Amino acid sequence: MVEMRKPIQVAEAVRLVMEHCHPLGVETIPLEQAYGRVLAEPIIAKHDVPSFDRSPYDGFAVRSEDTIGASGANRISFKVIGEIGAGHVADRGIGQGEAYRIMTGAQIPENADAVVMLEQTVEGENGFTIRKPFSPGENFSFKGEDAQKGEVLIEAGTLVHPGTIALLATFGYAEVEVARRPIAGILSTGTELLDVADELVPGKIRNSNGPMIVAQLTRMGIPCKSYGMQADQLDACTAIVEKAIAETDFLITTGGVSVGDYDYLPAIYERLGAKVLFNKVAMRPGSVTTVAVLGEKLLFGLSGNPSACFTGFELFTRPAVLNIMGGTAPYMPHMKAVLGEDFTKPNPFTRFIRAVWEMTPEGIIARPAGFNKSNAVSSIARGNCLLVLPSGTRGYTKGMEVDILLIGAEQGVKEWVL
Ligand SMILES: Nc1nc2c(c(=O)[nH]1)N[C@H]1C(S)=C(S)[C@@H](COP(=O)(O)OP(=O)(O)OC[C@H]3O[C@@H](n4cnc5c(N)ncnc54)[C@H](O)[C@@H]3O)O[C@H]1N2
Ligand code: MOO
Ligand SMILES: [Mg+2]
Repeated sequence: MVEMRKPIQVAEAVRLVMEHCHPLGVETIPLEQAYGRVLAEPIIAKHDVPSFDRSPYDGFAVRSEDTIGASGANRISFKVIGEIGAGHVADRGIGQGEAYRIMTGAQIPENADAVVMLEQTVEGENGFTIRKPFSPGENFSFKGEDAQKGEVLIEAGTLVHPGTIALLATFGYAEVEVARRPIAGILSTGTELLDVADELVPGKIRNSNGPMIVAQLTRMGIPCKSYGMQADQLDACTAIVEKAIAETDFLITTGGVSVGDYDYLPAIYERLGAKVLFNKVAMRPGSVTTVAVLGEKLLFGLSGNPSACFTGFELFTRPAVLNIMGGTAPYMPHMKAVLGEDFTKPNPFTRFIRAVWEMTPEGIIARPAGFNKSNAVSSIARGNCLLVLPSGTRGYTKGMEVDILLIGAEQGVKEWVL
């Protein structure tokens, strides 16, 4: 009997996957390894930044009150009593009519409350002259102007990027508490699959999904264990899936999830006692995307068709993995774009079209990246976004406003909006 699958909406599928994510706890790692990880603790300013008043320019530290009345016709002169390079501090404070030569980043000496830029001075006897008054705090970098001690600067659950690393380094975090990162298992199923280095032979294709998924995980900094390729044989496939689940935190398989005679993933889930969350999503490509859970582990049964496989990963696997890692902004960022081509045929399923967005004088335009069936591989290579065409009874025409999901963005968003 032909199995009839009931499609669920994409938002519902995303919700189900996210509901079944289990964080793996916390670990402490060296700062140099923290890029791409998720903070398990907030960054709270341990001290003011900057931690002392400092000069933002190369010039002279002065008392602003000594500059009152300076003009072109009435140049005021200052006596230079010493020099302060960055990293040094003055021996003493300044008195009336005195100045320190000071460099960018150096601590302001006592009593000084303004800095005269080098370019604003003319050399004079024992020092320099100025032709304008300076107000208190002029050309001055104040202690705590960037961050104040005790301030919560970054929330726990935030992805660490190079700017976060700079902030952590500023506060002396040689080690950082981050969420543990899951290890992914990857298995490509299909009797038709050849290795990348193999010559083509009749009826066979090279495995492109396996290396693609490794790269999608690598882009997220997720370590993976590859279980290679497996021909469509139920017993052998079950054994390798079981082994992979035991050795990893979640498993991605590609292929074998539809209703073909050799699509064995549904039978494997059943044999292993995994609970299938869904096996049909109202989307194209990727309608056969199946997600199951076994214990606390997610099993992503991505479609064998390359575009469907890619899309299934971006929509479901990526946010789930970020959630497991404690990330609080796991979804692809999105924006509005003008549709660059007609899609007049209505579709009962929401379409995610591999597309290229670009900024033009007419605004952001998104155009399909080429052949866009679910078996397409060329358009995945060209696309930089997924163009979203919601299901319905009408088509879409060039010039309409549409949503696009950005691929490869380091920072995600907190809400699933589609
Ligand atoms: N009667 C029906 N047939 C199909 C349905 C359906 O609902 N009823 N769904 C179609 C849709 S939609 C898709 S998508 C595919 C999904 O198929 P599977 O996920 O079961 O994947 P396979 O059958 O194993 O392979 C599909 C396709 O992809 C190629 N493939 C597989 N693995 C790889 C790989 N690692 N690298 C590159 N290409 C791969 C494979 O050779 C097939 O051409 O089912 C439709 N059929
Ligand atoms: O799952 Mo299929 O990709 O909808 O074409
Ligand atoms: Mg199939």
